[in-house]
Amino acid sequence: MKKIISATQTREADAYTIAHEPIASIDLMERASKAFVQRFMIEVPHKHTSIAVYCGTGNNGGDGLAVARLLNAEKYRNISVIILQHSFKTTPDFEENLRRLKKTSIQYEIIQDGMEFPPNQAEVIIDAILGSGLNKPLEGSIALWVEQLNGFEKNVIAVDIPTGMFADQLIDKDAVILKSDLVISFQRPKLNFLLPESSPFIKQWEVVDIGLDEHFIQHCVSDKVIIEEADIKEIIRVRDNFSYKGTYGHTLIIAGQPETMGAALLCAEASLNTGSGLTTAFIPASGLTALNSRLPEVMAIPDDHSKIDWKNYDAIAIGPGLGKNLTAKELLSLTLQNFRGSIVLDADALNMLSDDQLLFNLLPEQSIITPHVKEFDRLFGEHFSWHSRLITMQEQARERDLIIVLKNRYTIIATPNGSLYFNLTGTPAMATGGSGDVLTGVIASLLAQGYFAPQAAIAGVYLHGKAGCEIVRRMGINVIPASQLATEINKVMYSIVKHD
Ligand SMILES: NC(=O)C1=CN([C@@H]2O[C@H](COP(=O)(O)OP(=O)(O)OC[C@H]3O[C@@H](n4cnc5c(N)ncnc54)[C@H](O)[C@@H]3O)[C@@H](O)[C@H]2O)[C@@H](O)CC1
Ligand SMILES: [K+]
Repeated sequence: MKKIISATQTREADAYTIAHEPIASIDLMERASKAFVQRFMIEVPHKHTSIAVYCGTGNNGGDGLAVARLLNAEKYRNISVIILQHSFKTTPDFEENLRRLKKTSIQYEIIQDGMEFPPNQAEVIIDAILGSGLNKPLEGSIALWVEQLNGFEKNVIAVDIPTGMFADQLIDKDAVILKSDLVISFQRPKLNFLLPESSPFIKQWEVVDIGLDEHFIQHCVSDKVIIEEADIKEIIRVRDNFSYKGTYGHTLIIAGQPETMGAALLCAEASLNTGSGLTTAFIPASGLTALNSRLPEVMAIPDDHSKIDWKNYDAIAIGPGLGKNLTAKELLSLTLQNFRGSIVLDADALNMLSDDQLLFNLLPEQSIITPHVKEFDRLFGEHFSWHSRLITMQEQARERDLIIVLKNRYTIIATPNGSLYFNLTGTPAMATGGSGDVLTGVIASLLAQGYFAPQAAIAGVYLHGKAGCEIVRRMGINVIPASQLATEINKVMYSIVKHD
């Protein structure tokens, strides 16, 4: 897991690295600028491209000056530098990089408050005006300049963070932020990159390593981490040589109505493909033919819930396509009262919980709920920002002893110990009906196999997203029909577990 750290902690990590590596501050800036340039050259390979580097007068601006010089050394021949002097404060590393720039052939101009902001013909703009030092929303001349730059509609590549965007504080609704096509960020993604509020301002972001002290960063106090593939390798076990179906548990899927049988099929198919020893689907009788023909491996209990022997199952997934009628409500209520194993609740099961607090209070400890944002707000009340959702997730996961999986481009998992896990796998191609039903089946199957609930949620979300990425990479498709996911997750699991 990689810790997500705040802007303040990043400054501390900078200072620690400078003191303990040790490395001079100016050399660390040079290293950061080199890392930026390496990635930039992949993005903008043509050396005759016209590039305008807009610099502030702090260390982000210092990076910009160093980047201009380094690109010049790489034979980019069409570089101009514009220094936006919104304040007369400069940092020593900015000053040193200005001295170094003056020794090159690069032209630069200084724009001060009240001066006209000249249009720019450059094809690419490098945004090095403000970085993680932002301490208040943009206003006055700097806000005007940024608005004018946004009006140019150029290809913008930001150094570390777009000018005007806080790294980890709430992005105000009318914040002025320089829109970027790519952000090349240092060492760690900023928290806001992972929340939808940053989306109007960032098309793509990438992180480059600038050699900050990783040991220091990993020891920072932070309740937010990024899931890595290595973590999943640690979680997922190889299937044992002498195992049989009984080794891997029995999942019961309670899902589907006659008109939403697809949800039940997708969920059951995911359970089957991610290793549950047995999978049974409780479905309407009208869905039997579909189930038997599409998933012959899956058993069924049609219609009659008195035939469910609750002690037969290790995990239950309930909700996909279930509806909210009286029968559905009775099924949910029976499950919560009778079942003693692990439960994943999704879709209509969540909507029923939102309508009935008493039912919600029946959720057993370590249950997993997998809401998307609307379901989340129905469950826990309307929220006006993702930062406030993060706080609610932490509180509710703690108080109710639940695992909350808030689905989004970067799905967030809250566990009862107060941690928030951010998952970076996945693709917008998965934002389509049925994708969530698959995730529910994956998590239930992992629970049935005996994985602890937080591990099942973390691994399930990662594998599900990774499968989507693999499909897009291999097939180059824009949208992934959810029915393609289950077998891909199966392959991803195989590639991730250690095979001797
Ligand atoms: N040694 C280091 O600390 C390193 C820093 N690096 C760069 O340094 C950046 C951070 O630099 P700084 O801390 O100097 O800060 P910035 O360059 O982001 O900002 C400069 C100054 O602008 C002022 N400011 C903040 N908000 C403002 C606003 N709304 N309107 C007008 N002025 C405002 C503040 O006084 C701030 O210190 C990082 O984003 C990164 O690009 C990298 O070079 C890596 C090493
Ligand atoms: K910037």
